[in-house]
Amino acid sequence: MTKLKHVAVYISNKQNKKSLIEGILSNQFFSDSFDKNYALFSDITLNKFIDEERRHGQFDVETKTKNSLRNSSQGERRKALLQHIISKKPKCIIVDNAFDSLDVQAQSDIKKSLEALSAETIIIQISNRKRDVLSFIETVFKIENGTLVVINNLETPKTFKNFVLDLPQDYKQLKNKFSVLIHLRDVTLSYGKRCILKHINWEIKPGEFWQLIGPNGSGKSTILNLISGDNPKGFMQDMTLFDMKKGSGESVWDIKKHIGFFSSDMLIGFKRKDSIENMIVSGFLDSIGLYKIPNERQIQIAHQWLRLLNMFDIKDKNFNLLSDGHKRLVLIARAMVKQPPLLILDEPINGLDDFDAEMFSELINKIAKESNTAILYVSHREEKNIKPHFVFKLTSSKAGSTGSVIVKK
Ligand SMILES: Nc1ncnc2c1ncn2[C@@H]1O[C@H](COP(=O)(O)OP(=O)(O)OP(=O)(O)O)[C@@H](O)[C@H]1O
Repeated sequence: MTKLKHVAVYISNKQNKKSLIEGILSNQFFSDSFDKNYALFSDITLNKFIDEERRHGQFDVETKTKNSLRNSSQGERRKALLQHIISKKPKCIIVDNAFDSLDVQAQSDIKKSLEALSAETIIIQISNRKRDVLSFIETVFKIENGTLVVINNLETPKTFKNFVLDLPQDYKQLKNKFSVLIHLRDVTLSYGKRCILKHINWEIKPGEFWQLIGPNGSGKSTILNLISGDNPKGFMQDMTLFDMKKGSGESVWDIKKHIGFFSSDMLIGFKRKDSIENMIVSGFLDSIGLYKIPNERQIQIAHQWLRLLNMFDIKDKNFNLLSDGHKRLVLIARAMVKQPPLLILDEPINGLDDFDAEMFSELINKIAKESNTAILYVSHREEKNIKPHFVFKLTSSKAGSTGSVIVKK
C-alpha cells in the first residue's frame, strides 16, 4: 500500500469517480487514515451545500458578492467552496476536477492556494486532463483492475479522426431565412443595485462561429439567457432575435425553436432509459423521450447522424450506458437534427477527459465547417482544437461588464 504524499489519479470518463473517492476515504489505496479530517473539493460537495441552502435557507459557504450559492455563478461558487474548506484546516484535501468553470485568474489563484496549502496539507488530485495535474504532485497514478498503477510518462494524446461522413442534409433548408440571428443594442442589465451588463452591442450572423469569454460572474450566462428568452429582464432590452424585435408579442417558444442547446449540466441527474436512437429522433419532436411517431424523413436523418457518430450499430442501446463523451455527442446530434440557425454550447467540454474532449472538439469544428448553423460556444478554458471565427469578450468592472469583439479568422 502506498504511503501518502501529494498524488494525482488520472482517470477517464469511463471510470467510476465516486467509487474511487470512496476507496480513497476507506483507506483502500493509501496507508494513511484521515479520521474524517479530510475535505472534498468537488461539485459533489458544492451540490450538497446548494441543496442544504435550498431546503434550510442555510448559508454555510459565503461568496464574495454575498449572494446565495444558488444565485451565484459557477466560478463564484467554487472559489467560495475552496475558501470554506481552507478555513476548516483539514489534514487532506481531495481535489476533484479543480479548474472546470473557472476563469483564467481564478485558475491561477486556486493553483497558488493549493500550492501554499501543500506545505501542511496532503493533496490528492483527481483529474481527467493531463494539463491540469498540479506542479507539486509527486506521483501520478491511473486505475487498472481496481488498483492504482504509477504512470511514468504523461504524454499528450495523439490526434485522430473520428467523423469521416458528411453532416446530414438540411432538414427544412433554413439557410438564408435570417440576415442577422441575434442583435443586442446597448443592452444594460442590473440585479438590484448591481449592474451586470453595460452597453452591450453584439451581432451574430448565420453560419458564424463565436466564442463568448469573460471572467467568472461577468454575465455570460445572463447573456445566454437573454438570447434564449429565459431572462424576464429581456423584455426591457433593445434586442432583435431571429428577426423578431423583443417585446413585439413573440413567445419564448418562438425564439427557442430556432436554437439548439447543449450544456454539460444537462446530464446531471439524467436517469431515463431511452435508446440512443430515440434520444436523437426526439430532437425533432422537442421532447425528451418519444411521445409522437416520427416520420420517415426524421428517422432517416437520425440514422445519418448515428452513422456519422459511428453509433448506428448500437442505436438500440440505453443512452444512459454510454460514456459521458458519447452521451454528449448524441445530445449534440439531438440539438442539430432540425438544423437550427443557432447552436448554443454552454461549457460543453467541462468534465470530459482528454480523449473525449478531443473527439467532441472535432464534432464542433465539423458542424462549424459543414453546416449553416451559427455556433455560440461559451468556455473559460482554451481547447487547442476548437477554432472559433470570433470571440466576444466581456470585461468586468464595478459599473458592469462591457463587451468587445476579437476577430480570429
Ligand atoms: N437572479 C440573480 N440575482 C442576483 N444576482 C444574480 C442573479 N443571477 C445572476 N446573478 C449575478 O450576476 C452575475 C453574472 O452572473 P452570470 O451567471 O451571468 O456570470 P457568468 O459570466 O456566467 O459566470 P461564470 O463564468 O462563473 O459561470 C454574477 O455575479 C451573479 O452572482
